[in-house]
Amino acid sequence: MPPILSVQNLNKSYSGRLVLSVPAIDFAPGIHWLKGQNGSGKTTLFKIIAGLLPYDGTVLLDGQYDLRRHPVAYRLRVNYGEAEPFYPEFLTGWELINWVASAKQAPQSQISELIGRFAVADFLKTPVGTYSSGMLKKVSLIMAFLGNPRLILLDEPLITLDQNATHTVADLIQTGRQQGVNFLLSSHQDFSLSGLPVESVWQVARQTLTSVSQTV
Ligand SMILES: Nc1ncnc2c1ncn2[C@@H]1O[C@H](COP(=O)(O)OP(=O)(O)OP(=O)(O)O)[C@@H](O)[C@H]1O
Repeated sequence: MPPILSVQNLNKSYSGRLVLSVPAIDFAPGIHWLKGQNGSGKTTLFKIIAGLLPYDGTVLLDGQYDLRRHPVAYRLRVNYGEAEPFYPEFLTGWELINWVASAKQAPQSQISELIGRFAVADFLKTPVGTYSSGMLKKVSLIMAFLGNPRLILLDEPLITLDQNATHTVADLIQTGRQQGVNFLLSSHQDFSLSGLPVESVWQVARQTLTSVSQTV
């Protein structure tokens, strides 16, 4: 099966210090779990794949959308949920969600469904500066599922979430996978215990990414 994402000759430095070097990696369709110690480079890798950080190398989606050469088509198909989301405090959750929905060409019905699934309607009209970390995380996860993505990157998707929201995330990942969406997940928690059909596990360490196992 052709890879959903190919990363080649990827190098990333901050202020001249190399933090990531990935010669060539193909992610098969499916759910992939990235592990790694604090500071190993998981978030940096996610931000590069999400199109949020400059990098050297090639990032190719579905064998045809090159992040550098097709920036709009690529970004329409790749969504990202940050580990610790941070937004301008004066915006409301409602404004944020609608802005991302418009960029991702998401229908109103999808917005309503996700707002219902995460039970956030009561606070969406207030500025995000008043939100708790779990409330912020729910809004960020709603935005990560909007549109019709081929690949969703979720950095620590379960931190700060209550039990209902944790189940909602697992369910959305499972349903998304059944509909052909692919996932890269980073978590310090053990995803193999979550019941999600994890295709492969990867380790981010010593400035690179290596496969730990195929099909856990
Ligand atoms: N904006 C930045 N400027 C300079 N160095 C950075 C920057 N962002 C990250 N780094 C460094 O890059 C390395 C990788 O950081 P990154 O945030 O990608 O790690 P991580 O695996 O996501 O860590 P954690 O599990 O703690 O979230 C660390 O050494 C970090 O100090």
